[in-house]
Amino acid sequence: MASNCSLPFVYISGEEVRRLVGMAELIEEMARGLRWVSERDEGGVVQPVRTVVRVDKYCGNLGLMPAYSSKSDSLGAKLVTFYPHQIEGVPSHQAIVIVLDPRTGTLQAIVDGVEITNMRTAAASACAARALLQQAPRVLCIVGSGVQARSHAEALRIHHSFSEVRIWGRSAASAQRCADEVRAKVSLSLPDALRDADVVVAVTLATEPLIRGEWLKTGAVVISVGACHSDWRELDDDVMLNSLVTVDSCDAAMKESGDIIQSGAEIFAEIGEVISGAKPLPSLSDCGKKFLMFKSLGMAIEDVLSGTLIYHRFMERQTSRQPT
Ligand SMILES: NC(=O)c1ccc[n+]([C@@H]2O[C@H](COP(=O)([O-])OP(=O)(O)OC[C@H]3O[C@@H](n4cnc5c(N)ncnc54)[C@H](O)[C@@H]3O)[C@@H](O)[C@H]2O)c1
Ligand SMILES: O=C(O)[C@@H]1CCCCN1
Repeated sequence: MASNCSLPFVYISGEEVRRLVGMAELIEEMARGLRWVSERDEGGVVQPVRTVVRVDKYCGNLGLMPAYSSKSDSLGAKLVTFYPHQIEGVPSHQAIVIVLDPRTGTLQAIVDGVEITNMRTAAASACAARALLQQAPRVLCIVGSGVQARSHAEALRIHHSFSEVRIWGRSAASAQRCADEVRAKVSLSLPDALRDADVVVAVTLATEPLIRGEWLKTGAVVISVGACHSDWRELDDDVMLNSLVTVDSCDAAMKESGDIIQSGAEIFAEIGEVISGAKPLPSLSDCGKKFLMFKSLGMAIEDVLSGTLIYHRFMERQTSRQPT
Protein backbone atom coordinates (compact mmCIF):
# COMPACT_ATOMS: atom_id res chain seq x y z
CA MET A 1 0.00 0.00 0.00
CA ALA A 2 2.47 2.63 -1.28
CA SER A 3 4.82 4.03 1.34
CA ASN A 4 2.22 4.09 4.10
CA CYS A 5 1.56 0.34 4.33
CA SER A 6 1.38 0.40 8.12
CA LEU A 7 -1.58 2.78 8.08
CA PRO A 8 -5.12 1.44 7.92
CA PHE A 9 -5.83 3.95 5.14
CA VAL A 10 -3.98 5.06 2.02
CA TYR A 11 -2.69 8.47 0.95
CA ILE A 12 -3.08 9.25 -2.75
CA SER A 13 -1.00 12.13 -4.09
CA GLY A 14 -1.94 14.61 -6.81
CA GLU A 15 0.40 12.90 -9.26
CA GLU A 16 -1.30 9.59 -8.62
CA VAL A 17 -4.72 11.21 -9.05
CA ARG A 18 -3.65 12.29 -12.55
CA ARG A 19 -2.40 8.79 -13.35
CA LEU A 20 -5.49 7.04 -12.03
CA VAL A 21 -8.29 9.02 -13.65
CA GLY A 22 -8.72 10.79 -16.98
CA MET A 23 -10.68 13.93 -17.73
CA ALA A 24 -13.00 12.17 -20.20
CA GLU A 25 -14.19 9.62 -17.66
CA LEU A 26 -14.49 12.28 -14.97
CA ILE A 27 -16.83 14.24 -17.25
CA GLU A 28 -19.17 11.22 -17.35
CA GLU A 29 -18.87 10.74 -13.58
CA MET A 30 -19.77 14.41 -13.02
CA ALA A 31 -22.74 14.11 -15.41
CA ARG A 32 -24.10 11.29 -13.21
CA GLY A 33 -23.52 13.31 -10.04
CA LEU A 34 -25.15 16.46 -11.41
CA ARG A 35 -28.18 14.42 -12.52
CA TRP A 36 -28.51 12.66 -9.17
CA VAL A 37 -28.34 15.95 -7.26
CA SER A 38 -31.25 17.31 -9.28
CA GLU A 39 -33.34 14.15 -8.84
CA ARG A 40 -33.66 15.09 -5.16
CA ASP A 41 -34.65 12.08 -2.95
CA GLU A 42 -34.71 9.71 -5.90
CA GLY A 43 -31.12 10.63 -6.80
CA GLY A 44 -29.95 9.58 -3.34
CA VAL A 45 -27.47 12.43 -2.78
CA VAL A 46 -27.14 13.87 0.72
CA GLN A 47 -25.03 17.05 0.85
CA PRO A 48 -25.58 20.21 2.86
CA VAL A 49 -24.58 23.51 1.29
CA ARG A 50 -20.89 24.03 2.08
CA THR A 51 -20.05 25.49 5.47
CA VAL A 52 -17.50 28.28 5.11
CA VAL A 53 -15.38 29.32 8.08
CA ARG A 54 -13.98 32.80 7.45
CA VAL A 55 -10.41 33.39 8.51
CA ASP A 56 -10.74 37.17 8.42
CA LYS A 57 -7.40 37.86 10.04
CA TYR A 58 -5.70 36.46 6.91
CA CYS A 59 -8.49 37.10 4.37
CA GLY A 60 -8.89 33.34 4.05
CA ASN A 61 -11.71 30.81 3.98
CA LEU A 62 -12.06 27.19 5.01
CA GLY A 63 -14.82 25.22 3.28
CA LEU A 64 -16.24 21.99 4.74
CA MET A 65 -17.93 19.79 2.15
CA PRO A 66 -19.34 16.37 3.17
CA ALA A 67 -21.54 14.19 0.94
CA TYR A 68 -23.04 10.73 0.50
CA SER A 69 -24.37 9.10 -2.66
CA SER A 70 -26.54 6.03 -2.15
CA LYS A 71 -26.46 5.22 -5.89
CA SER A 72 -22.68 4.95 -6.05
CA ASP A 73 -22.32 4.11 -2.36
CA SER A 74 -19.74 6.85 -1.82
CA LEU A 75 -19.19 8.67 1.46
CA GLY A 76 -16.64 11.33 2.24
CA ALA A 77 -15.79 14.99 2.48
CA LYS A 78 -13.52 17.70 1.18
CA LEU A 79 -11.73 20.27 3.30
CA VAL A 80 -10.75 23.20 1.09
CA THR A 81 -9.03 26.48 1.90
CA PHE A 82 -9.23 29.45 -0.44
CA TYR A 83 -7.15 32.52 0.11
CA PRO A 84 -7.88 34.98 -2.70
CA HIS A 85 -4.98 37.31 -1.91
CA GLN A 86 -2.36 35.05 -3.31
CA ILE A 87 1.08 34.70 -1.78
CA GLU A 88 3.78 34.01 -4.39
CA GLY A 89 4.31 30.27 -4.62
CA VAL A 90 1.34 29.28 -2.44
CA PRO A 91 -1.68 27.96 -4.33
CA SER A 92 -4.83 30.04 -3.70
CA HIS A 93 -6.84 26.82 -3.23
CA GLN A 94 -5.61 23.83 -1.21
CA ALA A 95 -7.63 20.76 -0.32
CA ILE A 96 -7.85 17.16 0.83
CA VAL A 97 -10.64 14.71 0.09
CA ILE A 98 -11.32 11.91 2.55
CA VAL A 99 -12.97 8.69 1.41
CA LEU A 100 -14.88 6.69 4.01
CA ASP A 101 -16.29 3.17 3.94
CA PRO A 102 -20.05 3.85 3.84
CA ARG A 103 -20.81 0.52 5.59
CA THR A 104 -18.75 1.28 8.70
CA GLY A 105 -17.64 4.91 8.52
CA THR A 106 -14.00 3.79 8.50
CA LEU A 107 -11.42 6.04 6.81
CA GLN A 108 -10.18 4.42 3.57
CA ALA A 109 -8.18 7.19 1.90
CA ILE A 110 -6.89 10.71 2.09
CA VAL A 111 -6.60 12.01 -1.45
CA ASP A 112 -4.89 15.19 -2.62
CA GLY A 113 -7.81 17.54 -3.16
CA VAL A 114 -6.04 20.15 -5.27
CA GLU A 115 -5.88 17.93 -8.34
CA ILE A 116 -9.41 16.63 -7.73
CA THR A 117 -10.73 20.19 -7.46
CA ASN A 118 -8.96 21.25 -10.65
CA MET A 119 -10.20 18.29 -12.62
CA ARG A 120 -13.74 17.82 -11.30
CA THR A 121 -14.60 21.53 -11.61
CA ALA A 122 -13.55 21.59 -15.26
CA ALA A 123 -15.28 18.25 -15.87
CA ALA A 124 -18.55 19.64 -14.46
CA SER A 125 -18.19 22.72 -16.69
CA ALA A 126 -17.64 20.47 -19.71
CA CYS A 127 -20.88 18.60 -18.89
CA ALA A 128 -22.70 21.92 -18.71
CA ALA A 129 -21.23 23.17 -22.00
CA ARG A 130 -22.29 19.92 -23.68
CA ALA A 131 -25.83 20.32 -22.34
CA LEU A 132 -26.18 24.02 -23.17
CA LEU A 133 -24.54 24.30 -26.59
CA GLN A 134 -27.10 24.34 -29.36
CA GLN A 135 -24.55 24.05 -32.17
CA ALA A 136 -20.87 23.25 -32.63
CA PRO A 137 -18.81 26.08 -31.10
CA ARG A 138 -15.88 27.72 -32.88
CA VAL A 139 -14.26 30.10 -30.38
CA LEU A 140 -13.53 29.45 -26.70
CA CYS A 141 -12.49 32.37 -24.50
CA ILE A 142 -11.04 31.69 -21.05
CA VAL A 143 -11.00 34.68 -18.70
CA GLY A 144 -8.36 34.08 -16.02
CA SER A 145 -5.01 32.32 -16.28
CA GLY A 146 -4.68 30.25 -13.13
CA VAL A 147 -5.05 26.54 -12.51
CA GLN A 148 -8.73 26.39 -13.46
CA ALA A 149 -7.96 28.11 -16.76
CA ARG A 150 -5.62 25.23 -17.57
CA SER A 151 -7.98 22.42 -16.54
CA HIS A 152 -10.89 24.06 -18.38
CA ALA A 153 -8.84 24.32 -21.58
CA GLU A 154 -8.30 20.56 -21.36
CA ALA A 155 -11.86 19.56 -20.39
CA LEU A 156 -13.74 21.72 -22.86
CA ARG A 157 -11.73 20.39 -25.79
CA ILE A 158 -12.77 16.82 -25.07
CA HIS A 159 -16.20 17.08 -26.68
CA HIS A 160 -15.69 20.15 -28.86
CA SER A 161 -13.01 21.03 -31.38
CA PHE A 162 -12.54 24.80 -31.19
CA SER A 163 -10.82 26.51 -34.07
CA GLU A 164 -9.59 29.20 -31.68
CA VAL A 165 -8.92 29.25 -27.92
CA ARG A 166 -8.19 32.64 -26.36
CA ILE A 167 -6.87 33.43 -22.90
CA TRP A 168 -7.20 36.76 -21.18
CA GLY A 169 -5.50 37.39 -17.83
CA ARG A 170 -4.92 40.40 -15.62
CA SER A 171 -1.21 39.87 -15.99
CA ALA A 172 -0.10 39.54 -19.62
CA ALA A 173 2.91 37.44 -18.57
CA SER A 174 0.80 34.93 -16.67
CA ALA A 175 -1.72 34.80 -19.54
CA GLN A 176 1.14 34.10 -21.96
CA ARG A 177 2.48 31.26 -19.78
CA CYS A 178 -0.97 29.75 -19.55
CA ALA A 179 -1.63 30.15 -23.29
CA ASP A 180 1.70 28.48 -24.15
CA GLU A 181 0.88 25.55 -21.89
CA VAL A 182 -2.60 24.97 -23.28
CA ARG A 183 -1.91 25.85 -26.93
CA ALA A 184 -4.04 29.00 -26.96
CA LYS A 185 -3.70 32.63 -28.03
CA VAL A 186 -3.37 35.51 -25.59
CA SER A 187 -5.73 38.46 -25.95
CA LEU A 188 -4.48 41.64 -24.36
CA SER A 189 -7.88 43.30 -24.16
CA LEU A 190 -10.87 41.63 -22.52
CA PRO A 191 -13.48 42.94 -25.01
CA ASP A 192 -11.29 41.62 -27.87
CA ALA A 193 -10.95 38.27 -26.14
CA LEU A 194 -14.72 37.96 -25.76
CA ARG A 195 -15.66 39.17 -29.25
CA ASP A 196 -17.64 36.46 -31.10
CA ALA A 197 -16.73 33.82 -28.52
CA ASP A 198 -19.21 30.94 -28.54
CA VAL A 199 -18.13 29.69 -25.12
CA VAL A 200 -16.82 31.96 -22.35
CA VAL A 201 -15.29 30.47 -19.22
CA ALA A 202 -14.81 32.86 -16.28
CA VAL A 203 -12.23 31.48 -13.84
CA THR A 204 -10.92 34.46 -11.90
CA LEU A 205 -10.68 35.59 -8.31
CA ALA A 206 -12.40 38.88 -9.21
CA THR A 207 -14.76 40.32 -6.62
CA GLU A 208 -16.24 43.05 -8.86
CA PRO A 209 -18.01 42.59 -12.20
CA LEU A 210 -15.42 41.97 -14.89
CA ILE A 211 -17.34 40.65 -17.89
CA ARG A 212 -19.94 42.93 -19.47
CA GLY A 213 -22.96 41.81 -21.47
CA GLU A 214 -22.22 44.35 -24.19
CA TRP A 215 -19.00 42.45 -25.01
CA LEU A 216 -20.70 39.07 -25.54
CA LYS A 217 -22.07 37.55 -28.70
CA THR A 218 -25.79 36.73 -28.67
CA GLY A 219 -26.14 33.01 -28.09
CA ALA A 220 -22.86 32.74 -26.12
CA VAL A 221 -22.64 30.03 -23.48
CA VAL A 222 -21.11 31.53 -20.32
CA ILE A 223 -19.59 29.20 -17.73
CA SER A 224 -18.96 31.16 -14.54
CA VAL A 225 -16.73 29.37 -12.06
CA GLY A 226 -15.44 32.17 -9.82
CA ALA A 227 -17.25 34.63 -7.48
CA CYS A 228 -18.32 32.09 -4.88
CA HIS A 229 -19.25 34.57 -2.11
CA SER A 230 -22.58 36.35 -1.81
CA ASP A 231 -20.74 39.68 -2.08
CA TRP A 232 -18.38 38.79 -4.97
CA ARG A 233 -19.12 39.39 -8.65
CA GLU A 234 -17.53 38.26 -11.90
CA LEU A 235 -20.33 39.26 -14.32
CA ASP A 236 -22.30 42.47 -14.67
CA ASP A 237 -26.10 42.78 -14.38
CA ASP A 238 -26.41 42.93 -18.16
CA VAL A 239 -24.94 39.42 -18.45
CA MET A 240 -26.97 38.09 -15.54
CA LEU A 241 -30.37 39.53 -16.46
CA ASN A 242 -30.05 38.56 -20.13
CA SER A 243 -29.02 34.96 -19.42
CA LEU A 244 -30.99 31.77 -19.17
CA VAL A 245 -29.35 30.79 -15.90
CA THR A 246 -28.55 27.24 -14.87
CA VAL A 247 -26.67 26.32 -11.69
CA ASP A 248 -25.13 23.23 -10.14
CA SER A 249 -27.30 23.58 -7.01
CA CYS A 250 -30.12 26.07 -6.45
CA ASP A 251 -29.60 25.96 -2.68
CA ALA A 252 -25.90 26.80 -3.04
CA ALA A 253 -26.54 29.50 -5.63
CA MET A 254 -29.04 31.29 -3.40
CA LYS A 255 -26.53 31.27 -0.55
CA GLU A 256 -23.18 31.77 -2.28
CA SER A 257 -23.48 33.35 -5.72
CA GLY A 258 -23.01 37.13 -5.58
CA ASP A 259 -23.81 37.35 -9.29
CA ILE A 260 -27.22 35.71 -8.84
CA ILE A 261 -28.14 37.20 -5.47
CA GLN A 262 -27.12 40.78 -6.23
CA SER A 263 -28.45 40.95 -9.78
CA GLY A 264 -31.74 39.29 -8.81
CA ALA A 265 -31.43 37.00 -11.86
CA GLU A 266 -33.91 34.13 -11.96
CA ILE A 267 -32.62 30.57 -12.05
CA PHE A 268 -34.09 28.56 -14.93
CA ALA A 269 -32.91 25.12 -13.77
CA GLU A 270 -30.19 23.07 -12.20
CA ILE A 271 -27.89 21.75 -14.90
CA GLY A 272 -28.72 18.20 -13.76
CA GLU A 273 -32.32 18.82 -14.84
CA VAL A 274 -31.14 19.89 -18.28
CA ILE A 275 -28.80 16.89 -18.55
CA SER A 276 -31.57 14.44 -17.59
CA GLY A 277 -34.11 16.08 -19.91
CA ALA A 278 -36.42 16.99 -16.98
CA LYS A 279 -36.15 20.66 -18.05
CA PRO A 280 -35.61 21.00 -21.80
CA LEU A 281 -33.97 24.23 -22.89
CA PRO A 282 -36.29 26.74 -24.54
CA SER A 283 -34.95 28.68 -27.53
CA LEU A 284 -33.41 32.00 -26.48
CA SER A 285 -35.90 33.96 -28.58
CA ASP A 286 -38.82 32.16 -26.88
CA CYS A 287 -37.57 33.11 -23.42
CA GLY A 288 -36.40 36.62 -24.36
CA LYS A 289 -32.77 35.97 -23.32
CA LYS A 290 -29.46 36.50 -25.13
CA PHE A 291 -27.05 34.14 -23.40
CA LEU A 292 -27.02 30.70 -21.75
CA MET A 293 -25.21 30.45 -18.46
CA PHE A 294 -23.93 27.80 -16.09
CA LYS A 295 -23.07 29.17 -12.64
CA SER A 296 -20.77 26.69 -10.94
CA LEU A 297 -20.13 26.88 -7.21
CA GLY A 298 -18.72 23.41 -6.75
CA MET A 299 -20.41 20.62 -4.81
CA ALA A 300 -19.14 18.09 -2.29
CA ILE A 301 -20.64 15.21 -4.26
CA GLU A 302 -18.28 16.01 -7.15
CA ASP A 303 -15.31 15.55 -4.82
CA VAL A 304 -16.66 12.45 -3.13
CA LEU A 305 -17.53 10.67 -6.40
CA SER A 306 -14.09 11.57 -7.78
CA GLY A 307 -12.28 10.55 -4.59
CA THR A 308 -14.10 7.21 -4.43
CA LEU A 309 -13.40 6.42 -8.10
CA ILE A 310 -9.72 7.23 -7.58
CA TYR A 311 -9.52 5.16 -4.39
CA HIS A 312 -11.04 2.11 -6.10
CA ARG A 313 -8.60 2.47 -9.03
CA PHE A 314 -5.70 2.78 -6.58
CA MET A 315 -6.73 -0.39 -4.74
CA GLU A 316 -7.25 -2.33 -7.99
CA ARG A 317 -3.70 -1.41 -9.06
CA GLN A 318 -2.29 -2.42 -5.68
CA THR A 319 -4.05 -5.78 -5.90
CA SER A 320 -2.93 -6.43 -9.45
CA ARG A 321 0.69 -5.74 -8.40
CA GLN A 322 0.61 -8.20 -5.47
CA PRO A 323 2.70 -11.34 -6.16
CA THR A 324 0.45 -14.38 -6.55
N1 LIG B 1 -16.99 26.38 -8.93
C1 LIG B 1 -16.08 25.57 -8.47
O1 LIG B 1 -16.32 24.39 -8.30
C2 LIG B 1 -14.71 26.09 -8.20
C3 LIG B 1 -13.67 25.21 -7.85
C4 LIG B 1 -12.39 25.74 -7.70
C5 LIG B 1 -12.15 27.09 -7.87
N2 LIG B 1 -13.21 27.90 -8.16
C6 LIG B 1 -13.02 29.32 -8.37
O2 LIG B 1 -12.45 29.53 -9.66
C7 LIG B 1 -11.66 30.74 -9.65
C8 LIG B 1 -10.27 30.42 -10.20
O3 LIG B 1 -9.64 29.50 -9.34
P1 LIG B 1 -8.13 29.01 -9.62
O4 LIG B 1 -7.95 27.80 -8.79
O5 LIG B 1 -7.86 28.98 -11.05
O6 LIG B 1 -7.32 30.20 -8.93
P2 LIG B 1 -5.87 30.73 -9.31
O7 LIG B 1 -5.40 31.43 -8.10
O8 LIG B 1 -5.02 29.63 -9.84
O9 LIG B 1 -6.13 31.76 -10.49
C9 LIG B 1 -6.90 32.90 -10.27
C10 LIG B 1 -6.82 33.79 -11.49
O10 LIG B 1 -7.66 34.94 -11.26
C11 LIG B 1 -6.91 36.11 -11.59
N3 LIG B 1 -7.46 37.24 -10.84
C12 LIG B 1 -7.39 37.48 -9.52
N4 LIG B 1 -8.05 38.62 -9.21
C13 LIG B 1 -8.55 39.09 -10.37
C14 LIG B 1 -9.30 40.23 -10.72
N5 LIG B 1 -9.70 41.10 -9.80
N6 LIG B 1 -9.63 40.40 -12.01
C15 LIG B 1 -9.24 39.52 -12.96
N7 LIG B 1 -8.52 38.42 -12.69
C16 LIG B 1 -8.18 38.22 -11.41
C17 LIG B 1 -5.47 35.77 -11.24
O11 LIG B 1 -4.59 36.62 -11.91
C18 LIG B 1 -5.43 34.32 -11.76
O12 LIG B 1 -5.24 34.29 -13.16
C19 LIG B 1 -11.68 31.21 -8.21
O13 LIG B 1 -12.68 32.18 -8.05
C20 LIG B 1 -12.05 29.97 -7.43
O14 LIG B 1 -12.60 30.21 -6.16
C21 LIG B 1 -14.46 27.43 -8.33
O1 LIG C 1 -16.02 23.69 -4.77
C1 LIG C 1 -14.88 24.04 -4.55
O2 LIG C 1 -13.99 23.23 -4.34
C2 LIG C 1 -14.51 25.50 -4.55
C3 LIG C 1 -13.83 25.87 -3.31
C4 LIG C 1 -13.51 27.32 -3.31
C5 LIG C 1 -14.68 28.13 -3.56
C6 LIG C 1 -15.40 27.71 -4.79
N1 LIG C 1 -15.66 26.32 -4.77
